[in-house]
Amino acid sequence: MAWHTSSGINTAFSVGAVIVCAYLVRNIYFHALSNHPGPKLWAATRLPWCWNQYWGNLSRRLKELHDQYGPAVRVAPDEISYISASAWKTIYGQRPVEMPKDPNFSLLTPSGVQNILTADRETHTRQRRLLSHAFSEKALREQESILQTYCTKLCSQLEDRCRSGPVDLFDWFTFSTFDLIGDLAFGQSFGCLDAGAAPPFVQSIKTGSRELMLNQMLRYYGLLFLRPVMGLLGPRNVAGSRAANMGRAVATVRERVARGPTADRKDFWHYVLGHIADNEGGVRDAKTTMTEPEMYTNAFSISIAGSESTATTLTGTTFLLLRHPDAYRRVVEEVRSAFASESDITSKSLSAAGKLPFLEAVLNESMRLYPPVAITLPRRVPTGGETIDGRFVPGGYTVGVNHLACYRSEVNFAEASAFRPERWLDLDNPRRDDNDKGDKTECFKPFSHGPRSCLGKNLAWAELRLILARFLWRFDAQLVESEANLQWLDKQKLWGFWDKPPLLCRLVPVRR
Ligand code: HEM
Repeated sequence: MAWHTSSGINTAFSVGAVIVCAYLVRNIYFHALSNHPGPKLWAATRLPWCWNQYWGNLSRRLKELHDQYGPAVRVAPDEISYISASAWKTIYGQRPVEMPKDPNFSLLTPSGVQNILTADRETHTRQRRLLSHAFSEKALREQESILQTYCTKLCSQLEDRCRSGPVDLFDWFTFSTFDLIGDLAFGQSFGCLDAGAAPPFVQSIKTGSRELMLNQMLRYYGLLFLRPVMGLLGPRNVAGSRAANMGRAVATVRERVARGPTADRKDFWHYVLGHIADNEGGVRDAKTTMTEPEMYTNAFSISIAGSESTATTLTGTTFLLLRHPDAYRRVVEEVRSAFASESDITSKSLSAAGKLPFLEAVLNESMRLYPPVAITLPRRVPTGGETIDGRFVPGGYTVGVNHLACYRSEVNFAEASAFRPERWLDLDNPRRDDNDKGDKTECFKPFSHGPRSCLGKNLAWAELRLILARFLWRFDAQLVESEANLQWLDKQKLWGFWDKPPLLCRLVPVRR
């Protein structure tokens, strides 16, 4: 009897092993994507992809694979990764039939209501059209006083705190960008700068992005039902804290929406609600308006999209400048000689053409080496398939450009791993090296590309220029030379967002 049972188990194992082997061999050699280069193990199964994703190494590993296999690499049985300018256009550009976002890569909102980041094409077009009023040039000009308020608070806090020792600039840039976005998206700041600490909402963003990564892996294997026990795999109680945060966000936005357009405080909802009221005389037409639940979920997602990335860029830029004293001296000189007083530093004066070319170049070069969104934003090839980078990909497969791999590729940028802001200067600038003239700057899309690209790009640029310029004008900065600080960028893991340790700096206010 025992003999029969064990032989039955053996047979089942053997049959299982044959089926698995046949499946792996089929994936490698007889699959619709088999004509794309890449490592055989990654073509056979998504496990290597998941392994690297789980450990926060995926984008760095994809960069190595692109170095080895070229601009298009098969990185899973059903996924191709790209790094070329033409792939950016084909995958993300305006097209008759959209390449939709890969549904495996989508954070479920607790209410199930679609927001601008997750919406289908029709809902997205409607929501984006309405929200774009809040991001117009006019709106940006009118939001200047809100931007300046938080810059001033940041500088005063740093001035106070730097007297008692080094300050963690990652924390302080995070407090500033969250307070600013809280004011614009919720109608009230999070109070981080006043308290010198982040509330649970801000802290939960980090765990939220890890949850997105874990969900993505579970979805690929049809295991999303394991979500409730995800605490075993990663951060605990994420879903609960997100629901609580969403609850707080809903209450705050509901209060804000009830006030309607507010001429004295021109936050995002002033423009959206004003536009609805102007165009419909108070009558809500489902095709042109936004429901209140959509407003709640959009306030929530815009506050995430619009704060972390800006804080990451500011911290990464400061780190890179302090590690490259020549560039630091040069940008400081540019900023300090361009303005007679700190109050002359405004979004308008900073964006004047040719006013601060090196500051602009430094920000671009920092986002190239350390992209705030450094992952792949995956899309699905529509029915009928598409030719990408000269090779046909049938419908239903996943494709995308990986930001980090694209920007750090020697195929796209000369001396790609070096910090060389000069490469972004005008072609005829003598400081620009001949090597840089071959850089494929059209590959550089930190705000993505096409109809789903960043809606807050102009606001982001205004924030980056203003905060960095006022910071450089006000303080002399120096990195604390600890091992952790010096390796700040190299050791970071990437789970949706970079997992950033503190960046400790000594600041000395400039005497004038
Ligand atoms: C350095 C700063 C920023 C970077 C690098 C950045 C990057 C991006 C990227 C790559 C996307 C595309 C996401 C996707 O396809 O899933 C995106 C979308 C978006 N971003 Fe930003 N972003 C930044 C700042 C901001 C700010 C300040 C705001 C607003 C306050 C904002 C609002 C949005 C919105 C609303 C979307 C969704 C657009 C749509 O789907 O139509 N972003 N951003």
